[in-house]
Amino acid sequence: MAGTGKTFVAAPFGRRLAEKISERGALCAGIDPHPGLLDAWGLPRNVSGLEKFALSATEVLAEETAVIKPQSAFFEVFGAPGIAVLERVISHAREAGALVLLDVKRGDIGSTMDAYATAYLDGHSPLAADAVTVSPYLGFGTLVPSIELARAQGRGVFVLARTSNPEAAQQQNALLPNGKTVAQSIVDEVGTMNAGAEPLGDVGVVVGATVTPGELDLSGLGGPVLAPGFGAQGAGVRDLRALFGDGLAGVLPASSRDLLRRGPDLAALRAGVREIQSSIM
Ligand SMILES: O=C(O)c1cc(=O)[nH]c(=O)n1[C@@H]1O[C@H](COP(=O)(O)O)[C@@H](O)[C@H]1O
Repeated sequence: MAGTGKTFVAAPFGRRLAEKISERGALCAGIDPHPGLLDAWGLPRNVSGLEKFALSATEVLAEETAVIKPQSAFFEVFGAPGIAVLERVISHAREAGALVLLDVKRGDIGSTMDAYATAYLDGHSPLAADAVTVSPYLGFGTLVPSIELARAQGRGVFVLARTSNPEAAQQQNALLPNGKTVAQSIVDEVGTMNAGAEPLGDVGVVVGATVTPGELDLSGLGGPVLAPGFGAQGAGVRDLRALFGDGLAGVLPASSRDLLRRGPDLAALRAGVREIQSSIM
């Protein structure tokens, strides 16, 4: 049961992530069992199709990449049996040596956030991942207890700052009274949480690969950046370099559909992930 018994304390998430990136490269492989991808893989749009798709993709991608990012919604669609598949994806990926970043984008009042943190970041939960995505729009302070729980267990969180979708700019680039954009203020709050952490802090931000270069100053972040939008949403390697610089240190370009469309042949999927991985080196 979640929240009981002894807690295993792993090395800090930021350190584990930095080591995994240097071993396997920076690509984050999204596991998004879209209905269209189930069709393309010749699988039924039901829980057995989900299971075959998600576990086969995990088998290959969790051996090749530093980070696997299952998108919870595509599993939730199938109710409890879908969540059971998600639990298996998480445990298989971790056994294969990948870190699991569960994409759930949670954000709520503090007391409810505690329950989300227990569900996704407490080692006793069957859904515990190495890190989760969280939303700061109920106030950055609501996330602090989850960050503390994550850290106490060697886990991390990625806070949405400037997302990849075209609708995001209106809210996220809005100016605050202090002259910063909302997105920049999130980056700066995260930077404060990471102060002094080496080589990488445990708190990351989400900044879409589709974002216009120069919008954000990431120099004080001290933590990782999840960069979705690479591939299917139109951003390429050049965009990544223009946005994050040549070294791309701590940046995890994330691809789901563009990667997964290379299946169902698992050898082709493996070749595809290696090709993308080498393109971002
Ligand atoms: O947090 C995320 O992962 C995320 C943030 C963001 O700004 N944009 C974004 O696309 N995502 C997720 O990243 C994945 C992108 O999928 P593809 O466009 O197929 O590569 C989806 O699971 C999205 O929910």
